[in-house]
Amino acid sequence: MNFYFEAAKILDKLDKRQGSIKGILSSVPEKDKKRMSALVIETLKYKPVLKDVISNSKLLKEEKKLKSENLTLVLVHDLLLANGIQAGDGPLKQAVLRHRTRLHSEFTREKIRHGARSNEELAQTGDERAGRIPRYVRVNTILWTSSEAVEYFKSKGFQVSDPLQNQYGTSTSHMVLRSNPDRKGFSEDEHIPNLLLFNPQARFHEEETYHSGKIILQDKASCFPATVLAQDVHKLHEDFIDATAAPGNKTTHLSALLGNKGKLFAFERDANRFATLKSMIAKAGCRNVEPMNADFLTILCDDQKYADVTHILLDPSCSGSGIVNRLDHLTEQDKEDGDPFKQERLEKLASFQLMMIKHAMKFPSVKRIVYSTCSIHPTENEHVVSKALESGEAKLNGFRLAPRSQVLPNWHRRGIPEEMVSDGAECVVRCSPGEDATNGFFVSCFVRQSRGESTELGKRGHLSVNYDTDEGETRERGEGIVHMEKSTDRRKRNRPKKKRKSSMLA
Ligand SMILES: C[S@@+](CC[C@H](N)C(=O)[O-])C[C@H]1O[C@@H](n2cnc3c(N)ncnc32)[C@H](O)[C@@H]1O
Repeated sequence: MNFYFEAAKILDKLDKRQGSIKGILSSVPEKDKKRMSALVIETLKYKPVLKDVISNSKLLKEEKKLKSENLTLVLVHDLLLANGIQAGDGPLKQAVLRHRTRLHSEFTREKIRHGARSNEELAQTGDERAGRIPRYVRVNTILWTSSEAVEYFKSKGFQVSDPLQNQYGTSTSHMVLRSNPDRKGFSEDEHIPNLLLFNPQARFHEEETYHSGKIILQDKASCFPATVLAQDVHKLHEDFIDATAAPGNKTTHLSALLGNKGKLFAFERDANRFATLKSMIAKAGCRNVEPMNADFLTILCDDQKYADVTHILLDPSCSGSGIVNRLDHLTEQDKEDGDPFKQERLEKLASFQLMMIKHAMKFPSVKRIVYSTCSIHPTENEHVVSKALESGEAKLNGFRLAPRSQVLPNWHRRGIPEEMVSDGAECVVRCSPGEDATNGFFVSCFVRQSRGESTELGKRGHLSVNYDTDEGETRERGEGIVHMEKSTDRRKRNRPKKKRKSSMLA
């Protein structure tokens, strides 16, 4: 019975928000971890149903010995959904078993009520959102081309068709996805080049192309930041920074967008995650990335090494509240927006995120900074961006928001206007979990303004600060990819020229 007591204690901690599921389970002794994780996660998945079953069977009312709701939940879980309660014949087990018939019939009633044929379908009723997100596969163009990838998947029996539709092309509902017998449809993404969409049930972890780094399993929204940052990719005389790089999805994407050329410094402060980053970079064949196990905030912006850094990707730690498949959606934690505990945590994250943006703005040659999160909370998104725009660093260095025309202009969902200063919401992008077939995500892009430049926002008298950059100007005027080297950047004029290694320009 001890095992069940321990499982109940973990559920108690989660109820009291004393940690995340992953965090709490990580402290379980190794020998019990697998079984304990399965019991806790499965109990959480079925919790709404199990609670109804327990309440309708009046188990807790009739058995006064069962004082803990969470203990009852894990015991009833194993009775109904596993191989029975794995414990000696103590009084608590007996208390549950006395109601075994009633519990089983209430459970069957719940299945009928939810229209579920199997237990798995019953568990998924609370998690339908995840089923509507395709399995995204980014073709790593460092190692092969998209056309080669498409031909390869065709040779593996996949057909170009809507991966979310069944063979009759009727519906994209969760039930239909699961009833689609072959799940072999795939297509190319309409917004992100070199991104393929497969059925959510498609599995690639055993695939040779996955192990060799030719494909990278990356959510569509997570491909937005590098796409926005590297839109002027032809400018090879410039260096890039990925300030918060591990595990390396966006680093490897950026590296590929740069054609595996130029220089991309990738910082990661956590040693374990840094090891993952290094192995991902190696697997993906990135030769233009210099990974560094360092805290970005400690990097001196006037270090000559970074004198040519013009672009910075900032995808810092966030609440992760947009991630549909993560375990925490199994708890109540995300649902309580008014919770002061949660708000305090968000505020802490937001001030760290703001600090990162302000630090990035201090690099003398930086012209473009993309800030992204996989959070749905305005506190970490629109509020952080608004504060960054109003900061001394933005004003001193002339940063404003890049106009919509430079930030995925064809993406429909923009920022929340009420949460943002002025009319900047149009300039940022949001993805809504469940509605956009992606995880929840936010992307913004700051650009340094040219002297005298009149921006889309500036023309209307907002967010405009007169400073130097050549970039926004050329793009806004529709001069496409032509790079105009200007001599008006004061910092560039004053600082000594750095010697470049020819290999980095190759
Ligand atoms: C959201 S994850 C980045 C995910 C990554 N961009 C990707 O797409 O694979 C944030 C990462 O930033 C790291 N990090 C947080 N603060 C940092 C800092 N000050 N300097 C460097 N890395 C930091 C965290 O350890 C974490 O690995």
